[in-house]
Amino acid sequence: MDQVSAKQDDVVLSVKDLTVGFGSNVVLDELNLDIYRGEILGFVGASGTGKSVLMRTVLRLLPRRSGAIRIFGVDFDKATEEERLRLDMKLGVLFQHGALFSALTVKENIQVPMREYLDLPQAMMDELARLKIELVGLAPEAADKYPSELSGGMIKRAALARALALDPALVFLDEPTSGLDPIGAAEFDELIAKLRDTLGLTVYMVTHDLDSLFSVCDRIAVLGNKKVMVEGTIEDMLAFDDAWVQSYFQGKRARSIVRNA
Ligand SMILES: Nc1ncnc2c1ncn2[C@@H]1O[C@H](COP(=O)(O)OP(=O)(O)OP(=O)(O)O)[C@@H](O)[C@H]1O
Repeated sequence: MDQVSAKQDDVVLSVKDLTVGFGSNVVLDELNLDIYRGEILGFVGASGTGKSVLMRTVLRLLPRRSGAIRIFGVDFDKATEEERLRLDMKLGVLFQHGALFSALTVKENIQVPMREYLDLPQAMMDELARLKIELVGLAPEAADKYPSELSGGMIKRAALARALALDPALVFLDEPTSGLDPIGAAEFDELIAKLRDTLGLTVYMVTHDLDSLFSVCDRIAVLGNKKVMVEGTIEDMLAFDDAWVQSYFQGKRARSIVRNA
């Protein structure tokens, strides 16, 4: 196999010429993005540029005007109902603010996707939930707690456990460390990196957190002017000639992270 096709085989998510808009507000205009197997991609952009819109469009929660989306090589538009179901099961999502169901315990929250997609006996679902709780570093007692009884960091972990309920291969995280203190955020980043290493996950992380970008992301993509304006390593960002990218990656906060690295 030549190098180009080997690289193509490693593309788990491919977005081609994607246009999404609401009325006269075109949010994404012929945007292109590839995500490769096993990487942690950090997705950044100024507030309101369309990071959530892109994620929600890829997850088919929003309609697009044009463009193609392929996940694990399958074009959603051409997929059969069965293929779509199988693809859905390979995707895990952690929405901003955790978005756990408040009336359900942690264990019940984790079992929601299992009930939706699988037909398993309760004892097996309980065992699977126990394993996921352990995987994300929560104490076993967390299983029977309600979201209101958890700290912000525990909510994020519980939401991550739910995102991992079906053993996905590609996980979408929408600002996973927002609202956490720096130590909690660093621990969460470490957890994501560990899960990538041990489970072979591919991670798409929308974030404003410079620490996450510097410490765990293999590659960064910046959304601007309705497109992916630049993608690459931190070094590529530092060298990119754009006022927003410069002030974001070369600003005072970023410089202190580089200094302390
Ligand atoms: N359902 C919707 N209907 C109409 N407009 C929408 C909808 N969802 C998003 N928008 C618009 O799309 C644009 C991009 O919003 P989006 O939430 O994706 O930004 P973002 O980059 O995720 O911002 P932030 O970093 O603040 O979360 C905004 O102008 C927003 O008003």
